[in-house]
Amino acid sequence: MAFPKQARLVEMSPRDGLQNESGPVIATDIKTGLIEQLAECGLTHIESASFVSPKWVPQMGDAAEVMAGIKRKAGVRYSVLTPNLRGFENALAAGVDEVAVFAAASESFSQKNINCSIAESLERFLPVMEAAQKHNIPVRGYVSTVLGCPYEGEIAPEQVAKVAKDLADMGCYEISLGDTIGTGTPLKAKYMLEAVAKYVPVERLAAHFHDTYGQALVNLYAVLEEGVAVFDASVAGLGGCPYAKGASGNVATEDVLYMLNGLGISTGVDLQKLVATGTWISSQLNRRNGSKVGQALQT
Ligand SMILES: CC(C)(COP(=O)([O-])OP(=O)([O-])OC[C@H]1O[C@@H](n2cnc3c(N)ncnc32)[C@H](O)[C@@H]1OP(=O)([O-])[O-])[C@@H](O)C(=O)NCCC(=O)NCCSC(=O)C[C@@](C)(O)CC(=O)[O-]
Repeated sequence: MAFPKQARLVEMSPRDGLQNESGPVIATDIKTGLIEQLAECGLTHIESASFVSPKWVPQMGDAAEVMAGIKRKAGVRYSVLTPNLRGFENALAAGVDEVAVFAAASESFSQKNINCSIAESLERFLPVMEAAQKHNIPVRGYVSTVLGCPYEGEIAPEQVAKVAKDLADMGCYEISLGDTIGTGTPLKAKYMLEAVAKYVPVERLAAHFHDTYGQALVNLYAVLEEGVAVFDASVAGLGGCPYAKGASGNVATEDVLYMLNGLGISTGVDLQKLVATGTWISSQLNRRNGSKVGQALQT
């Protein structure tokens, strides 16, 4: 199988990475410092914050201040999560480059995460899509629980494909497939991907794998073999999901980059700078660095 020559990394740490941090709300300048360092590493897509209810996710309550505080780098897309029109309007006012709507393949997870059914969530996204189109803001779509749900267990690949297709049909330019609790294994990942790719071209799919069971990198390799070339990852493996008990962070960006470098797939991201960023944020948060590569190359 011929691998792609290039892949795109979508950096999750400022949003998915920090949203679940326990303890006091992280200072805004640490968040903006992280985003600025990530941009200096060569990352061009940085999910920077969430315009969700601060009652639901207190760590993201300063999204507007974060967006206002970043010294923006040309060529970098700073995106945010928006669960509804109100979130979109706040994001637009903050000058974001891109937004993301997020649905789930599991009814129970949808209820726990955004307090509505899958069908209601899709309806709620329609006005977001309309407003985004009017303002020329690209919209990314997430499907959570694609390889397992903390409440329902196994999720049928056809169910994932259905939600992914709905999001693509409503205008999301890319669908990111989330193994929210990291229970997937490579063959499951491959079959899920094949089911989705029947409806959404693989060029429009991204892998968003969490590393709770240490499977994220090998699952990522399995979908890379299927033609996926966009990978969500979080420096130092930061993160988790507030509505998925026990979920650990996204696969570490350093680990993904090391693997892609080894495969001769270019990303434009500087590994040493990324390792330094992972070391810095881990020390700011007083947290163990969750990247194996980050630990090995730390100076
Ligand atoms: C969707 C809602 C708002 C529904 O929440 P709700 O309680 O059903 O809706 P509501 O309309 O009744 O609003 C509740 C309160 O939030 C306010 N509100 C309402 N909307 C907004 C907004 N946009 N910004 C700020 N405030 C907002 C609203 O005004 C109200 O305030 P109150 O009247 O009680 O003072 C809520 O459930 C929510 O915010 N959920 C967010 C959950 C979340 O962020 N989860 C983590 C991200 S998803 C994820 O991590 C998975 C992913 C993407 O990474 C992929 C993967 O790994 O699987």
